[in-house]
Amino acid sequence: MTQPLLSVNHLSHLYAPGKGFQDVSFDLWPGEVLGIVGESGSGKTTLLNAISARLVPQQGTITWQNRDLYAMSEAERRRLLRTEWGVVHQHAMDGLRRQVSAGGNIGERLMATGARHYGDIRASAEQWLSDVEIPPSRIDDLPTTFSGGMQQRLQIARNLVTRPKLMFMDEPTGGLDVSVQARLLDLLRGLVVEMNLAVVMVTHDLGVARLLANRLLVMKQGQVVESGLTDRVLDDPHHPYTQLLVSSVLQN
Ligand SMILES: Nc1ncnc2c1ncn2[C@@H]1O[C@H](COP(=O)(O)OP(=O)(O)OP(=O)(O)O)[C@@H](O)[C@H]1O
Repeated sequence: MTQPLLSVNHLSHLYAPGKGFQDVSFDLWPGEVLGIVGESGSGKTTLLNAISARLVPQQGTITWQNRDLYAMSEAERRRLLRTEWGVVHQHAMDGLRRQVSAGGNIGERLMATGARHYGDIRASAEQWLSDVEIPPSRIDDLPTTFSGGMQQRLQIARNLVTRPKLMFMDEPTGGLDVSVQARLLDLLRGLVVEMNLAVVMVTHDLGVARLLANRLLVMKQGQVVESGLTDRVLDDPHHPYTQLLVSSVLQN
C-alpha cells in the first residue's frame, strides 16, 4: 500500500490556551501501533476523540483511506465506528451494553455489518469469547457480572469481531491489577499482530507504550514535543520533557 490508512494534518482543538491540542500531524500505516504519551492534562484524550470522529476539531483535516473524515456524513462516520474502526475505552463498561449478555455484546456489532443468521452469530461470539480467554459458558451472562479484566477483554472482542482495520484505545489497561494488565497486554499484542491492526493508543504508562507501540508521539500541554520510533524515543529521548518522563519512570 502506498497510501497511509489515516492522515492527520495540522489538527487543533483548544478549549482554552494550553487546554486541548495544537497543530498535530501524523500518518498511520496498516498494522502500525502509534502510542500517544504525556502527563495528565496534556491533551491526549481530546486528540484521540477528535481523530476517532467523536469530537469535531476546530482546525485541520483527517483523511481516512483518501477520504476527508469530516466531509463524510455523520451517518457514514457512525457506521465507520461500528465496522472498520473500533474504540476501546479505559472503563470497559463505557464500551459495553450493560443490559445485554456477553454474547449479545459481541453479536450486536456483527449484525451492524449485515450478519443475520443467529447460529452463525452465536458461534462467532463463542469463538471470540474463547479467543479473549473468557469461558464460552459465560456467553449468556451480563458483563456486569464479570471481573474488570474480563470486561476489558469482552470490550476488545466486541470491537474485533468486525475485523476492523483501525482501533482507538484510551488507557486500555488503566485501572486493572498489575498481573491482569500484563496478561491483557500480551493478549492485545498477539491480536494486533495476527490481525494486522493499526492502533492509536493513548497511555501515560511508558511500559505499556514500550510493549505495544511501534512509534510514539510525546505530548506536553497540547503540543507534540517529540515523535519517533518507540525504542529511540524511550532509550534516547531528545526533548527535555521526554527525558523527564523517562527518568521519572526509572525512579519508580
Ligand atoms: N470538555 C472540556 N471542556 C473544557 N476543557 C476540557 C474539556 N475536556 C478536557 N478539557 C481540558 O483540556 C485539557 C486536556 O485534557 P485531556 O483529557 O485531553 O488530557 P489527557 O492528557 O487525556 O489527560 P488524562 O490523562 O488526565 O486524561 C485539560 O486541561 C482538561 O481539563
